[in-house]
Amino acid sequence: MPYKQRKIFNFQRLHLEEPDIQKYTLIEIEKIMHQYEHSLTEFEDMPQLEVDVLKDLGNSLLNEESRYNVQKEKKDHNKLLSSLNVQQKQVYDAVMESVENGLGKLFFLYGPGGTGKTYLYSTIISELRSERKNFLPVASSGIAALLLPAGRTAHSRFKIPMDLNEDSLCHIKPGTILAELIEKTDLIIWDEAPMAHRYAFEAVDRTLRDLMSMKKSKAKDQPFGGKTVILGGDFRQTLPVIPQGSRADTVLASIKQSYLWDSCKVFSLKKNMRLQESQGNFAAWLLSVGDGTAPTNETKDVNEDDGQMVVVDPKFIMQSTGDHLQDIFKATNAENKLSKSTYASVTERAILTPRNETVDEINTYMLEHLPGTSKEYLSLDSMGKGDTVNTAYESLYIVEYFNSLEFPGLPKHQLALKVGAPIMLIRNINQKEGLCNGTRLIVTRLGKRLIEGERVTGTHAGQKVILPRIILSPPDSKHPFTLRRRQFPVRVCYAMTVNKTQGQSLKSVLLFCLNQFSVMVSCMWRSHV
Ligand SMILES: Nc1ncnc2c1ncn2[C@@H]1O[C@H](COP(=O)(O)OP(=O)(O)OP(=O)(O)O)[C@@H](O)[C@H]1O
Repeated sequence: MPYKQRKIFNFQRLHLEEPDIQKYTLIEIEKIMHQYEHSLTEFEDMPQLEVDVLKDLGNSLLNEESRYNVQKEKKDHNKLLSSLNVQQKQVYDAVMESVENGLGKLFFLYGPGGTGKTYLYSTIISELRSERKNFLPVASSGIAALLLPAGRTAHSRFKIPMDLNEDSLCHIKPGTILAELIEKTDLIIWDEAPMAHRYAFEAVDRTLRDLMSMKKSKAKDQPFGGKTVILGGDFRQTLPVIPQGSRADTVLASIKQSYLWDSCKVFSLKKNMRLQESQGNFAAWLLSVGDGTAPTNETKDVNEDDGQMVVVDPKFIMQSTGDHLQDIFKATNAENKLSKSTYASVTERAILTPRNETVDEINTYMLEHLPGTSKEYLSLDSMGKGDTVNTAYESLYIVEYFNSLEFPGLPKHQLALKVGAPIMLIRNINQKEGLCNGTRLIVTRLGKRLIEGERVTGTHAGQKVILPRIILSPPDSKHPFTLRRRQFPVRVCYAMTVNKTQGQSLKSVLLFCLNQFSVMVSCMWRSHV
């Protein structure tokens, strides 16, 4: 620390006393914590910085949100605005009217993939930036947040609790930097809204009403405390995941079932701006599947709850020979493409399947056929220290039992990797650096304690990152203890579940449905899945 300060002050004979060193060190820790939207003040046992110093540092968080070139933003905005289609312009006008007059309206922007939602958000954001207005762009998933300028996940931005119920509040204390940032915000954009549980929106709504009503009492009766909010997405895409939930549970968890929905002004974008004319028929058919209007087979055996069998154009179907792994291998031309996972082969293609077990089966097969030696990493599993059951139960469970446990979103005990294999992060590690749940990489080096990968998705594509093992626990466990697994937060991603691809742009998709249809559907279409 003394060395760093001497360099900063350019004064070699600078002498720092013990309390100064401690203060500078705390400032550095606070700066690092700001990057992850945390603060030393959250840890009562830690020495604290003086209030004035904290305030100055806090302002840097606000400044960070407004560090852009106003002239450039204005120029970009004018260009984008002039190219908006009629439907996009309608939404733009309504949102800007609400922002400029402080009307605090709540909008829902309903549009299938490719209809220009992100384009519209960018137009609005460039206008707000050029006017030095504040906005908070968030998305329900990390990967969708990466597509928004300065986007964050809604959970991290609003500190939404993981364990939500109908009375939940976000962990935002009045007077903190985050509370101040929210107070100054003119617009909140929440993309991929249909993916989030309605309790998440309601928790943010209640928290914002509380925060804003401290200065303006009428905010208590306004949705989101009187902030203009755009929720966007497509209800045909992934809905909130309710573990072991029924179809009714999923529907009940949707934002449409929230008291907030009554205050929503819904806009629809219909024109697909991504597709070329030739792909229009396929897009129209896909939308009709989502709408439930696609032609179906009348099958007597089908259970009412399972819906109907949609007729798929034979040109998209490949009949399975029975050996589905080999069929997939051949269909993806893996023999030629596996030898070296290139940007294109990883970023533009994916094998999608509904179940995690099938994903593992396909990934293992593909990895076995990738030239090179496989390296196996075993996790270190233990029981959480804070468990009330602790020592008495510890002797009941053998470590092999912990190793055998598998949870969604948790890496496996046995993780086999090869250089050249595509992997996907399964935890949000550093949103600002584009390292979030769903970021894809190609393994470039396999060390003893670290692995190195090259990012292939997002704005940081091409950059290498070194990943350590981290301790992970399943968010919700049915066991009387919390499993702590120390493992690399990654999984191989030749194949992935349909849910995992939400928000990813893919050019070529092979959809594998085992048992349900015994066929594979392959399609070539650039879209968000
Ligand atoms: N008005 C427009 N003029 C020109 N290009 C546009 C316009 N609107 C959208 N686009 C282009 O169309 C493509 C799809 O737009 P965008 O990504 O905004 O759609 P989206 O609705 O966000 O899709 P998804 O839900 O799949 O993310 C992009 O390449 C975008 O640049």
